[in-house]
Amino acid sequence: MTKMVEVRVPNGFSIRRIQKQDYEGVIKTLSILTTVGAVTEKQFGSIVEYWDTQKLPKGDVYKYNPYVIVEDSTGKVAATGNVIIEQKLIHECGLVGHIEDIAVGSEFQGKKLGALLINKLTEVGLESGCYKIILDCDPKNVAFYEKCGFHTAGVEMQIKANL
Ligand SMILES: CC(=O)SCCNC(=O)CCNC(=O)[C@H](O)C(C)(C)COP(=O)(O)OP(=O)(O)OC[C@H]1O[C@@H](n2cnc3c(N)ncnc32)[C@H](O)[C@@H]1OP(=O)(O)O
Repeated sequence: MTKMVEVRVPNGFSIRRIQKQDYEGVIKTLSILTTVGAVTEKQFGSIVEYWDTQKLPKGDVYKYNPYVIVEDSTGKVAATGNVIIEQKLIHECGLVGHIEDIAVGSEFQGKKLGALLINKLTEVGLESGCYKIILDCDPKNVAFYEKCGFHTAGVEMQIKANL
């Protein structure tokens, strides 16, 4: 049974899919999470277009679900994240949602926007038909995700390319 935490959009903020116009705000916000590198506005626009055209074989389901929370008065991107829906063979061609690249701008942290974003991405995944939603995170963020209704299951393992 999924225990999602109800979080309302606070007054003065909106949540929606990423658009090409979000270039600067998304890049700035993501750089809180990790190195973004030299991504041009053109590259960003092409990737947003790609995300908006990828649908799963069954039904009208987006594979990529990139979202932003925007401060209405300034148009600033306050938070960003994505839920990517994987088409599997197991579980009768089931779907799994992967929450990725979550970042809340430093000036917007502590206002429940992170929880709102996770709640929205989880809802998008479940409404798309996913039988589970998963994510990897740093141990220091476990308590945050627990407050969003997630629980620890398994261990992340990786091999990194020598780039
Ligand atoms: C799958 C991934 O992408 S993992 C990567 C996550 N991103 C990052 O680490 C980037 C830098 N950090 C951030 O962007 C933000 O600090 C986030 C996403 C971790 C949290 O976002 P915020 O908007 O600041 O958190 P929010 O205000 O929604 O907090 C909700 C609750 O979690 C708690 N919380 C938030 N962060 C943490 C934390 N690191 N540890 C413990 N509790 C936390 C809050 O105190 C709050 O608790 P309450 O409901 O009892 O008051």
